[in-house]
Amino acid sequence: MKRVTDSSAPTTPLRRIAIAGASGRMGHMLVEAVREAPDCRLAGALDVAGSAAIGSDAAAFLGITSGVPIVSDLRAGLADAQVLIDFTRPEGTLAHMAVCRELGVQMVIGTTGFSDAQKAGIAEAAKDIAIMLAPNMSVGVNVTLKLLEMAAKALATGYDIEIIEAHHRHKVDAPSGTALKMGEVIADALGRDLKECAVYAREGITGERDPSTIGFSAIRGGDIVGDHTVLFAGIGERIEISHKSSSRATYAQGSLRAVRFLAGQKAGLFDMFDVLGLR
Ligand SMILES: NC(=O)C1=CN([C@@H]2O[C@H](COP(=O)(O)OP(=O)(O)OC[C@H]3O[C@@H](n4cnc5c(N)ncnc54)[C@H](OP(=O)(O)O)[C@@H]3O)[C@@H](O)[C@H]2O)C=CC1
Ligand SMILES: O=C(O)C1=N[C@H](C(=O)O)C[C@H](O)C1
Repeated sequence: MKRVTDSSAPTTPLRRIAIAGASGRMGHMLVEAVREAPDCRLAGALDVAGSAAIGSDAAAFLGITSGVPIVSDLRAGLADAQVLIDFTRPEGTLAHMAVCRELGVQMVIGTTGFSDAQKAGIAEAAKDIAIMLAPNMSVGVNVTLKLLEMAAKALATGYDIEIIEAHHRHKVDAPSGTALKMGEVIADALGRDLKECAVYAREGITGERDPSTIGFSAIRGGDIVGDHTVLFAGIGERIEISHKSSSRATYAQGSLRAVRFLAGQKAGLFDMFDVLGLR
């Protein structure tokens, strides 16, 4: 299979990276991407206690030996790492973050589904360590967010806004973190509060559509990597802005760009707009 690599990757300095959720879908993509990047070294691999992967080599799924075992002891897994890339679950990420904060290990967080209180906890930890948090690491999605900002301002009246996302059958959170971020970007551009205008479900006699709302629809099925469409529906026309991921490699490459960006940071909370210079 052809690999997606970032040709802008510098050859120095070497970044020592630990991966949380190392046996998960994103964990596998990240182990492979780190091993293929000349400026990165796999320095640790974590998974949840009780996982069948504990004790096995992090690259065993590739049919090779990396010399890095998957462990559940956070201190052991982080001992040699400068940065942890974490695509797990909110409760796991927060437990990892407490130890990263203690050890001065930076974090790239791709996990989605955080509550507002959990996000506030991440912002607090970022006073001590550098953290990059984004619900989607792909360049294309982040450019799409910029396009949405512009479209929302230009289509502020007369267009009903609906966000439709589709993901694989294993996804546990809905709407996706990306769909929620799209909603936030659009609501901000329109001077609305997403908490007040989001509609997450419709059933029965719903009444006519309130034009101030932003609707969300989530589809789950098969192996869909991640599709997002924002529909601006007016009278006599519809505009659709879509992004479709066909491989998780794009998220892994975005994560490595974030790792390189963090190399120059002492502390602070960043997102992919900072990494990609889109702010
Ligand atoms: N920001 C982005 O660009 C992207 C974000 N994501 C997000 O990343 C997350 C992971 O996605 P994906 O890789 O598909 O999921 P998987 O379920 O395939 O992988 C999750 C991994 O985390 C482990 N894990 C589960 N619970 C915990 C816990 N409490 N503590 C520590 N580790 C835990 C799992 O172990 P076990 O299998 O043993 O339970 C598994 O190894 C999701 O939140 C998803 O939305 C996904 C793709 C892109
Ligand atoms: O769980 C996934 O797979 C994905 N999750 C992220 C999200 O919730 O937005 C990013 C991407 O869509 C894939």
